[in-house]
Amino acid sequence: MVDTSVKTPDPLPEGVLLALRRASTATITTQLLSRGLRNQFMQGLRALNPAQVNMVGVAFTLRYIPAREDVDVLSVFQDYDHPQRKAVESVGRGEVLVIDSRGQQRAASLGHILATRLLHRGCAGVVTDGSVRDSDGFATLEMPTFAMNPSANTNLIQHHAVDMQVPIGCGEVAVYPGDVLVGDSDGVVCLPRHLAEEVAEAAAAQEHLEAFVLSKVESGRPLRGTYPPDEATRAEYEAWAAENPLL
Ligand SMILES: O=C([O-])CC(=O)C(=O)O
Ligand SMILES: [Mg+2]
Repeated sequence: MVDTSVKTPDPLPEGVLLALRRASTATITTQLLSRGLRNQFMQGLRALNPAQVNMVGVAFTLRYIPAREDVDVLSVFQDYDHPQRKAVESVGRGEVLVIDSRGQQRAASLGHILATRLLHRGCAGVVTDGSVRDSDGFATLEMPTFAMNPSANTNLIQHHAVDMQVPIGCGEVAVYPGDVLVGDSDGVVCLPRHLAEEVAEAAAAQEHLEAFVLSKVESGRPLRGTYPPDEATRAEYEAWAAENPLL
């Protein structure tokens, strides 16, 4: 059985990080499907800064439940240990803050000031299946952020930050602290931590092969025999790969 208990994860080895930075979410979802996992791509999220879409990092989770008017009042923000603020000041270098907003978009999961603090903490990105406010700030923020639609409302209007570093759902995907989040212009995929190394390696190999296949399709070859490659095309690829090794 897969161990999903929550422990402080080790940092990702540099080689795994490098391979995942080069891998597309499309390739990773295919590699996950070949291992039986078909629900790892988060639904309905988009990158808020088109110049900052490539993201790789380790999940730091924050869980929201529905707000209640007598509990979630503005004065709670006077407490620097409010769970939303505490989470922001706990995220470590190379981690991605993943927020379970239950797919609800009527209030922002966070705003530009908190995101700027995360950037300064070395956070690798922010992912929420909800909204953000201060959209202009996110459009130029130098940290990948993935969310649904904007909402000017502060989180208290719909969300109550309740816990961090617990398993959550985000975009209909289970996220365990320590899982690996990869983002690009298609969106965000959650890679179970125990598969990160082997998927990174397999994704790099798939992309190397696909670069060759694409060059053949660009030169006018039909799909039959080329995509997927038959034995002859594979042999051609092997010869090409000997000259153009995967680095
Ligand atoms: O979402 C919030 O209430 C916080 C906020 O506006 C910000 O971080 O700029
Ligand atoms: Mg703000």
